[in-house]
Amino acid sequence: MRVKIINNPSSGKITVQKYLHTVVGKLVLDGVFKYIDTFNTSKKFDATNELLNIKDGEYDLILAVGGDGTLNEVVNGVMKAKLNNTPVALIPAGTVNDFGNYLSIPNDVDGLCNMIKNGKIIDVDVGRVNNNYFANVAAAGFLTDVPFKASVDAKTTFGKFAYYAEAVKELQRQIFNSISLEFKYYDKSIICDTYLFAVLNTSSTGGFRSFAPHAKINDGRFDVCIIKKSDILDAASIFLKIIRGEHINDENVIYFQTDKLCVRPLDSSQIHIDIDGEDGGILPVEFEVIPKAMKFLVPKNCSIV
Ligand SMILES: Nc1ncnc2c1ncn2[C@@H]1O[C@H](COP(=O)(O)OP(=O)(O)OP(=O)(O)O)[C@@H](O)[C@H]1O
Repeated sequence: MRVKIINNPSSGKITVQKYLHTVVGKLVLDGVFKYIDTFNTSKKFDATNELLNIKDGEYDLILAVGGDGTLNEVVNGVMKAKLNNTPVALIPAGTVNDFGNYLSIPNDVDGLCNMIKNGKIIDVDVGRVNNNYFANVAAAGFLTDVPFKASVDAKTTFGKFAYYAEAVKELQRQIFNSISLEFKYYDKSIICDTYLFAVLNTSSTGGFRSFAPHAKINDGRFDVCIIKKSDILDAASIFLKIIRGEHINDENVIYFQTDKLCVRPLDSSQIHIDIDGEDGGILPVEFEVIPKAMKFLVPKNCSIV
């Protein structure tokens, strides 16, 4: 197997960086990896730009080592360089790893080696947002900017606690903030004051594994979850229900599936959108699902697909 490794040495878990060479070494000794080309990222967009230099079929596997942000850059590289037939595998080394959690990707040496040797390749949907792509989620509103506000150094040193610290800092500033938005898809239009909304390709975001309990990565649809403005007690109860995936039946939550969506603010507010944990610019945005756009390597026993 010819493998291109894209490694973000700054991503959340330094421990994964320490055992990366063990995983690769085992796969070389077992004769699985015959040719390895490693690229260590040093800044934003490095992973995407590196993939723009390769051709579909030049490698048998692209191995991304990092968090959701690194995977996002790899997905953008795959889509922009049209590497749609080259499977991608992920070693989840980030702070939260929503995508890896959703697909039950292991994070131990034996589990990862086994996945790379005996795993199955599945076709997965990719989300397009304006001219960029995402693997997992795009979101805006209450606390959705925490992942990209926490510094890389804080995440590397404190892991998830860097997010908690940032969330506590932001909570006071954002607590009563809502945004007036229009959501349009096909002939439908929803106008509402919104605490937050998320457009998901998988069920998991922000460490909440059932945020979009009906989402499937290969169903050709996004799951859209809008949390409407409500009084503070109702809002608190919704955030508690999110932990169990029970929020979608709440009267202040709108949940639907679609393959296309436009979201625009109803006033001149500059609303940032978070895409796979990174800053994705400001609204308005157009979303579209690209069904089964790329190939992904998952463990043989992955029950999601
Ligand atoms: N060498 C580097 N030093 C600093 N930042 C980097 C480096 N290489 C890549 N980056 C940037 O680091 C950011 C965060 O990476 P990533 O999302 O993989 O880790 P994480 O934020 O810890 O994980 P998660 O998103 O799962 O919480 C990305 O925006 C990426 O572009």
